[in-house]
Amino acid sequence: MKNKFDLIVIGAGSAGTSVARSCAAEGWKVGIVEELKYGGTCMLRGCDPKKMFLAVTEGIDAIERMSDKGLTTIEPTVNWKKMSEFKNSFIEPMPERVENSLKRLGIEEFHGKARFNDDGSLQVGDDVLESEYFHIATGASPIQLGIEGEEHVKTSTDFLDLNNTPERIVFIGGGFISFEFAQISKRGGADQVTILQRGEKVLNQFDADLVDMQVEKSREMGIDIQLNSVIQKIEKKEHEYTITYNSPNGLSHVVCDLIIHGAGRGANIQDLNLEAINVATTRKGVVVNEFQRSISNPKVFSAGDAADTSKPNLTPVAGIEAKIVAKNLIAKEDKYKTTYPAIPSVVYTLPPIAKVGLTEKDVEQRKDEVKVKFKKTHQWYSSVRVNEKYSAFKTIVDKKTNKILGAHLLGPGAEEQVNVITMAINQGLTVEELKAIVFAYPSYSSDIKYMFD
Ligand SMILES: Cc1cc2nc3c(=O)[nH]c(=O)nc-3n(C[C@H](O)[C@H](O)[C@H](O)COP(=O)(O)OP(=O)(O)OC[C@H]3O[C@@H](n4cnc5c(N)ncnc54)[C@H](O)[C@@H]3O)c2cc1C
Ligand SMILES: NC(=O)c1ccc[n+]([C@@H]2O[C@H](COP(=O)([O-])OP(=O)(O)OC[C@H]3O[C@@H](n4cnc5c(N)ncnc54)[C@H](O)[C@@H]3O)[C@@H](O)[C@H]2O)c1
Repeated sequence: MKNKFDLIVIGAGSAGTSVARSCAAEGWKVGIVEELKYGGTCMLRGCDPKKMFLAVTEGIDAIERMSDKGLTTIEPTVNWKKMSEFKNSFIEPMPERVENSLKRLGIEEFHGKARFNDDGSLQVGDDVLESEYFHIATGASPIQLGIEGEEHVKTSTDFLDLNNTPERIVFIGGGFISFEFAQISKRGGADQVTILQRGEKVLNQFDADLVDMQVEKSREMGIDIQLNSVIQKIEKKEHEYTITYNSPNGLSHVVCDLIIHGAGRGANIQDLNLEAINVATTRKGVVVNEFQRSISNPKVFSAGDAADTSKPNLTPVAGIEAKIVAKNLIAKEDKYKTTYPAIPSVVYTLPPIAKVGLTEKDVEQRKDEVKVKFKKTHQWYSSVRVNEKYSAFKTIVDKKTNKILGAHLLGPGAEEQVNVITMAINQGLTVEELKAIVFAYPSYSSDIKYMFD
């Protein structure tokens, strides 16, 4: 069957659905294609389900911190199956809700894997779709590792689908996924949790001093973090796996029941046959200009994890880019440029580690022009109150303007404090102006003023 549209969106996640909605609201004939359930990674396989797991394990963390401070409990444990049911109670109704909200706007939905035909039409199962414009919002998936036995490696989605506590689990890579999920595993009752990181540093985008503290905390919890570990091969014997890796101690092995990929994600564009519509790509995705339009085919736009932009693959970034796609499509010209405000980022460990703006490394070349303040805050009231040993901040301020250039936070409340500081940065507030804001006391936000001189 042949169908003709004004716009076809490929991918029903954060970067796709909002563009479909905006154009449909303008009276466009819009189609959207999704090969999995409608809703995308963040809602169904990423941010949201992960934080439901986190909510349960926060209980374990709180009990551990407060057990000799008056909180008496019987040995707390996580019932993984129930935790999984709790998570499913949130995500299961979502695809239908997303589909209904799209249908209400008259958007036609297609279920299946999209691939361009050589004549420029889009094939989805038996449907052939033609369109004036295409928006590629296909997201990202785990990169190939090029390791012997990599077929045994499972994904973050598999982890979120587990119904039972993993007993011996190894995470490949020392980034967001590995740290968040390793802590969930450990607090969830796993006996042996290992992170194998290829380089000498983990959580590379975050402040090194705070990361060192997070590593110490994770090791104290019993997570084995192996640095400079280059995996040679993965072998399966009956129900267990042996990973052989080169480490500073020589050839080493770890035996486990489950291996999870946390070694980075790359754009989902390989199977789209983008050559057929002359769309230039790199390893990082569709090459777009500052209007989110393909540099080689003006009828194609892209945003989110599928687009090769300079920004990290995060949900707020997908949202910013998608908004620009919709505005330029509706304007029918390149009218709106993508500009990124300061974007906060959080690793949802306990305690969380957060960042916004420049790092100390970014300002290395202009040390005389900036004020860097680093302080451990375990003795501050907010950390004492919840008995958190691991808490600290580093702030970077421009000496001349007294405006905030960057903030790095570890500790209880970091994920919310970073939002307040992001607001200050994006509003161009000086330190004095930020300090003049009144916050409820005692609260994590009320600590912010003491992070700046
Ligand atoms: C485990 C995990 C945790 C995360 N946690 C956070 C977090 O806490 N905070 C944060 O900001 N970010 C987080 N992220 C990143 C965030 O989820 C992504 O940046 C965001 O979802 C990207 O949105 P998107 O619309 O570009 O892609 P997606 O949401 O991935 O949507 C793309 C959709 O396209 C579909 N698709 C792909 N190819 C085709 C095809 N050929 N045909 C049809 N459909 C196709 C896919 O099935 C998918 O549903 C996390 C990611 C993961 C994996
Ligand atoms: N809280 C959040 O915002 C959040 C959470 C999860 C995922 N995400 C998004 O998803 C992306 C993917 O997450 P991720 O954790 O997979 O990647 P990541 O980019 O955060 O970290 C990957 C790490 O794996 C290491 N690595 C790569 N290949 C390796 C190998 N063969 N052996 C050992 N180590 C190896 C890298 O050096 C790097 O440190 C993130 O970059 C982020 O954009 C965000």
